[in-house]
Amino acid sequence: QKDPHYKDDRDTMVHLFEWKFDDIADECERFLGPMGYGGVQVSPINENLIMRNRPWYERYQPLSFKINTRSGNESSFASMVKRCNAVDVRIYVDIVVNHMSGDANPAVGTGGSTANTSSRSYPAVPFSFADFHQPVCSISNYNNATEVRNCELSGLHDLDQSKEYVRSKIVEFINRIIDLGVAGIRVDAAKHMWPQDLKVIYSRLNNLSVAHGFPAKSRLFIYQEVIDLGGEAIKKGEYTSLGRVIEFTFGIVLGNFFRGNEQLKFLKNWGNGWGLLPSEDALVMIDNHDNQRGHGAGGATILTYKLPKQYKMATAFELAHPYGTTRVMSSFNFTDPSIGPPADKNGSILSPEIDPKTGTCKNGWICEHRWHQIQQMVVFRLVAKNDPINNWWDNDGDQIAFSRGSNAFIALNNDDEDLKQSLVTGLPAGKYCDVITGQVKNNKCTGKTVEVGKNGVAFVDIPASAEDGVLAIHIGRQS
Ligand SMILES: O=C(/C=C/c1ccc(O)c(O)c1)N[C@@H](Cc1ccc(O)cc1)C(=O)NCCCOc1c(-c2ccc(O)c(O)c2)oc2cc(O)cc(O)c2c1=O
Ligand SMILES: [Ca+2]
Repeated sequence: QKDPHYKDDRDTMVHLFEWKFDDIADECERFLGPMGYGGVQVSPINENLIMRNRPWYERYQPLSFKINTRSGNESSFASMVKRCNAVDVRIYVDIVVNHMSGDANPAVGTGGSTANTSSRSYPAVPFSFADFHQPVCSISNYNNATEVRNCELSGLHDLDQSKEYVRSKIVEFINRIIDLGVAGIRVDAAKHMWPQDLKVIYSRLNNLSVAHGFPAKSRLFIYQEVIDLGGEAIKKGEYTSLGRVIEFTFGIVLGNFFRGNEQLKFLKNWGNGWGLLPSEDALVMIDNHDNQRGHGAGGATILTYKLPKQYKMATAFELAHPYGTTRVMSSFNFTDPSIGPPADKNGSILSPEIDPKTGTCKNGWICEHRWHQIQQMVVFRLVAKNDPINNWWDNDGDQIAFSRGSNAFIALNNDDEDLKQSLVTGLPAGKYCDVITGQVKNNKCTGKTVEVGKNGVAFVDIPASAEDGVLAIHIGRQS
């Protein structure tokens, strides 16, 4: 179902890509909890094939359903879920059940399991030849829906989810993590599985765990990876009755806008329409672990941490706009698109080190979720709640502004002209601190102060040369 189960005044999940469970638990307690994040998406937790040079995509080549990867084992996973739930931060698990690994000899897993991949034998599950689609074929024509579901994606051995035994192993795995307190799942490569098989699998899942604080009869939050940019047989709409779908068009189009290829004024009617799914069916992002590397869906226009000003502006717009449920990416630094996470010479993933001055990460981790401008917009979103957009203004070009109900107001300047305007903010009269250039500290603004008059009007000043082309004010968290 489509509700992330965030605690009352929280919103937005962060994808702590490749983080270890112990480090995620620490981050929940020291940052995500206090700052209002709703949850964390973790990388695949089930045992994966060890590949030479440890590319990031080895975690998308399962060898078993044992919870044992470079992020940790079942006990550290269980401990992380407990610690994060205890500070009201939910956990969402990236599950890979369309396929097992590709051919590898030898095939050894992160938990020490082995497999005979060419004979489709995965004894640690166990899976054998009969559990995979026959006859073996490769996906080459994305216009053939049957081929996309029943053949091998990039040589990865394709499980047959129409088989009762395969369904039972998948259901068993997901029910185990539900009972450990997980709030939801990302269904990897959902496009490559039949909706009717997924429907049966989802229907057999337990309710969320009351022991971990979920209301009785709560159902798992499900969001499915269906890469549909048009032009293929399979449509994202085939999966929206089962749960949310990750809306790839969102990040592609906004990337194009904030690279300056389209005028921001056209975003006045952003949302339903634009080839986007209905808002309540969509999970949105600016970039993800795959397309930030340039060759994934929408490659060229996708914005990443490598273009900080544009990335922060696009993320500010994502978080300020009511469309969809939002996810923020948290990356590690890379040049080679296949390289894996920062690790020591034994291949153990490094724990992120937090810079005490800036609060962001060093030693190879980017931690976009800790960047001041992004973190403050996460708070903006939860203050805005479900209030509608009003007081839209634009300069008929690349300067826009709008409010969310009477709680929050944002202005963006992607123009090469300064934005200097008296604008209707919709906020009650008073002094507000711009949360982009600074924040409220001991009742003072460390950045810009914005004076809102009796009529809700304020003078907004965003120079074209500003480090951040955004000004954002709101009435603050009310809890
Ligand atoms: O680039 C990659 C990995 C990409 C990838 C990994 C996880 C994802 O969730 C994802 O969306 C993409 N993998 C590299 C290297 C590679 C890996 C495994 C392999 O057997 C062969 C090559 C690559 O060049 N892959 C081929 C192009 C990307 O094609 C992949 C897609 C994919 C891409 C676009 C689509 O429209 C689509 O429907 C599926 O999904 C995966 C899902 C997986 O669970 C594991 C995969 O290997 C892949 C995957 O290779
Ligand atoms: Ca398949």
